[in-house]
This record gives sequence, C-alpha cells and structure tokens, in this order.
Amino acid sequence: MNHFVNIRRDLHQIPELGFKEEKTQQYLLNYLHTLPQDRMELKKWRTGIIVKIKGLNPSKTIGWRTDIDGLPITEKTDLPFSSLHEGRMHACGHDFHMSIALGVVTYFAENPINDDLVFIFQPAEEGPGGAEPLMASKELKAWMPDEIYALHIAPEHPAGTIATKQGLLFANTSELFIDFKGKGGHAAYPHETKDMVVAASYFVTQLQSIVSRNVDPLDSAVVTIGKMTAGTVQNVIADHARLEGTIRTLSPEAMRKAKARVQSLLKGIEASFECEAEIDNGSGYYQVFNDPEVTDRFIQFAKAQTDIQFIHSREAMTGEDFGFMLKEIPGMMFWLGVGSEYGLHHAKLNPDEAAIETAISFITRYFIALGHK
Ligand SMILES: CC(=O)N[C@@H](CCC[C@H](N)C(=O)O)C(=O)O
Repeated sequence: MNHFVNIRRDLHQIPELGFKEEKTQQYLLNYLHTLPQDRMELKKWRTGIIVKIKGLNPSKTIGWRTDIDGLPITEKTDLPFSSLHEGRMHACGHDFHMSIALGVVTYFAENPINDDLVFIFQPAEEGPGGAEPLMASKELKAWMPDEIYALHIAPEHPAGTIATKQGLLFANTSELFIDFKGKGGHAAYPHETKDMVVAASYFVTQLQSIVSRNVDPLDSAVVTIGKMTAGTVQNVIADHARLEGTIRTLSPEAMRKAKARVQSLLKGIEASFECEAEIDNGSGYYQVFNDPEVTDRFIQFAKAQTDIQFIHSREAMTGEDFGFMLKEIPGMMFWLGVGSEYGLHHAKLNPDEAAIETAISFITRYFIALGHK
C-alpha cells in the first residue's frame, strides 16, 4: 500500500476540531522531522505548521495550503481505521488533504527546485476560521507566497479527475447562532408561558422565505439550520431554544441582504411570541475566487496530463477560508475527484484512496513546471 495512504489512515483516526488539533500537529511534526532537513525550515502557528523548502535559485515563493481539522460528526463507515475520537470525524477529507501535502513536501525536501516552496498546514477551516488570522500572523508574513494553491476532495467526481474554473468557485459564508429566551412552565398550562419551541419553529419556517422571496433569483443563496436545541423533558414548556446554521451566497450583496432579513424576521418573532432573541453571526468566510490567469495556466497543464481527466466545474455553495488567502495572493483552488457514494460532511464518507497518489504526482509535476527545475 502507498505510504501516504497509511498516513491518511493514521490521520483519519485522530480527527480534532478547529484550534484543538494538538495530536494532528504532533503527528505532522513527527513525520516532517523524518525528512531531509538541510533545506527545510519549520514554524508552528497555533495548532498549525508552516514549512519552507528553500529553493536552489529562487525567483518566487510558491505556496500550498492544506486544512487539518475534523468535524463534530460520529463516523458510521465501519472502516477498520475509523475515528478513535468519539463524535469526531474527518468527514470533509482533510485527512486526504494533509497526506497529499505531506507527499508533495516529501518529494521536494529530497528534490528541491529553483523556487522557494511554502506549505501551510492550517487549522480550523470548518470553524471558526484559521486562514484570516494566519494571513495576519508574523509567521506567515515572513514567508508570504507569491502565488498559492489548494485542493478540496470532491466525492461526486471519480478518482483520476480534477475540476475547477476561473473566477468564483466557492460561496461567501456566514455562520448563524440564535438564542430565543421565553418563559417555561407546565406543558398543561401553555397560556402561562412563552414557548420557545414554537417560536424557534416558526422562525425556521420564516427563514425559508429569504431565498425564495428576498434574494434576486438570478443570484444564489442558501440558508440552512443544521442544529436546533430546546427543552428538557416532554411535559415541560421550553424557556430557551437555540438554532445553529449557516448562510451561503454567491455575492457579497446577497449576503448583506440575507443577513438583514434574518434580523428583521427575528424582530417579528420577538413581537409575535413575546420573547427575546439574540443573534450571533459567528465567523464569515470570503468567497473563493480563482485568479483567472493562474487558473488558465493550471487548466492548460491539467488538460495536458494523460493520467488526469479535467472537468470544468460550476460554482459551489461550500465555503472555504482559503478565500481569505486568495483575496491577498494570486492563486486558485481545485476539486480532486475521490468518488464516494456519500458526500462531504456525511458520517459514511469513504473517499477512494487511489486519488492520493494521483494528486501527489500531479501537484509535484505542476510545481516542477512552475518552479524552474
Ligand atoms: C469545504 C467545506 O465544507 N467548508 C465548510 C466551511 C464552513 C464554514 C462555517 N463553519 C459555516 O458553516 O459557515 C462548509 O460548510 O462549507
């Protein structure tokens, strides 16, 4: 079995949430220390790592970013290397992303090219967002890439494919956390209470009108509530309810409108149900916008590879804090086909490991082509 498939399996067993990736960081450091160190420099940034491989005759710095965190999902794959961390899973493929990045680092640690290479192992992509503070950090500022790349696994495409497009690839995002505060009491005396199960339920229904009635139909948006919590027992009226969700839009303008509508709908709920509601917009990610020139060069390269099938993709409503890096640095992101019956963020996601070797080889060849070997 490919060495990096084993690494992926090791990492798959230890998923950790954003900014808690201590074991993951240690695993990555242990591996990186086994590589030739003569041209390599390492820095820790919180629970992440930045690796520089000094070029032979550098004229620029080429960057590669991988995310390293897992999700609060209980794995249901029954794989022999399933997560050992209860309620945590690499259900977004960051175990793939990391093992591929390690494969590419390994090649260049042994075979440096002319240009400098910087590999960023970034924490907290799923939330609360590591890319924005990392971009502002002195650690990355000292090694800022001139161009930067990243991939994300795509379960809907088979292994051996790469998909991307110029311009907008991923949506603008905003998290959404809402607490409703009312008055609890006996289930048999609703008239003496302010029932927050009912208030939150009405609100979830009203949220559905934002996409259908407020966002321009030629634009796109998503408002999803992924978690709803309320109450204590079946015969007590809940004095508190909490909704957790996310807003996605293809334009910053639609995001402004959707957020404003959430606020005004909430005011209506407070008035109708005589309760108080508190809204927290959590973290928001800037859209992933692929630099047209860099992406065109990448697509030409991908199309010329005989072991890769290139697919022109559409925009997706996924979010990625890599968007903050692309806001400052020319670069691009692409989808790596991993053909899984179950999609991203699913407890049964089971990506095809053949894609790991394909990706390592493809990215290595691309960097050699870019980096004046
Ligand atoms: C690629 C991917 O799945 N990314 C996540 C990013 C989540 C950002 C934030 N926690 C939010 O939900 O808004 C995604 O869910 O798209």
